[in-house]
Amino acid sequence: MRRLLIAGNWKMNTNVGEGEALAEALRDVDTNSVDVLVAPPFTHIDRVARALKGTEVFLGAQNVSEDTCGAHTGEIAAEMLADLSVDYVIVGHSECRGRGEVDATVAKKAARALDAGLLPIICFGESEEVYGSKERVDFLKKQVEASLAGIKDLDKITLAYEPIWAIGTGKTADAADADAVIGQVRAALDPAIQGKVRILYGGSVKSSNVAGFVAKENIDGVLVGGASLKADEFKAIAREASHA
Ligand SMILES: O=C[C@H](O)COP(=O)(O)O
Repeated sequence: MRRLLIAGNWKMNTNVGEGEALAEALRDVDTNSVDVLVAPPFTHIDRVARALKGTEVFLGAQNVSEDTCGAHTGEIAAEMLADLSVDYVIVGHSECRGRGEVDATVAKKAARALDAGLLPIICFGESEEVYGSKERVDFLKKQVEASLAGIKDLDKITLAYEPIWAIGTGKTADAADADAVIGQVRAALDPAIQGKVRILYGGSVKSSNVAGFVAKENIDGVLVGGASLKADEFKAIAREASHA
């Protein structure tokens, strides 16, 4: 049985003080039966780590360089994140892919993260146009396959299915449909890791709909954007998930 992961992606929101206050307010989030993760902006990571010290809440970053330390202006290396006690790193988010990140870069970033001892969360998902087409499942399988190319420790990967049209729109995927498509993606993974890899759902998740997703056989948690910025709502998501 895969343990649920409830991940909050703060995206480019909050100033440092607000992020620290949000982390403080999450100290009593229920981590008994689910894993909980917050991914603040890079600039907040150290302060958020201090605010969460002594809790079981995992710390994440929202991106990482495909390179190791060196002359790469503006980039953040996986080793730097590990030095800040970061546990997970999100890669291949559609908001990064939308700025030109391709599958091969996503795979390199995930490999760098693993080399530094971080656990990558690799996002995949389709546009509304692809969603409505016959190519949907093939598109998703190919995207995942290419985003995992060359990665050795596949059992340490988490995947996150985020239909682009459901992100920040209030339009969630149908839970049964998300479960079915995630099941098909799972079935296409290396049989040695199929049963181990966690696959999350992301896209307009809130406390009132999370249970419907995590109750499904193939959905091992959620990647939450907007609703992770309100401590009470994020704690309610973790609570609802743990009772689902
Ligand atoms: O990383 C999180 C996802 O993009 C979902 O964002 P959202 O919950 O605001 O729709």
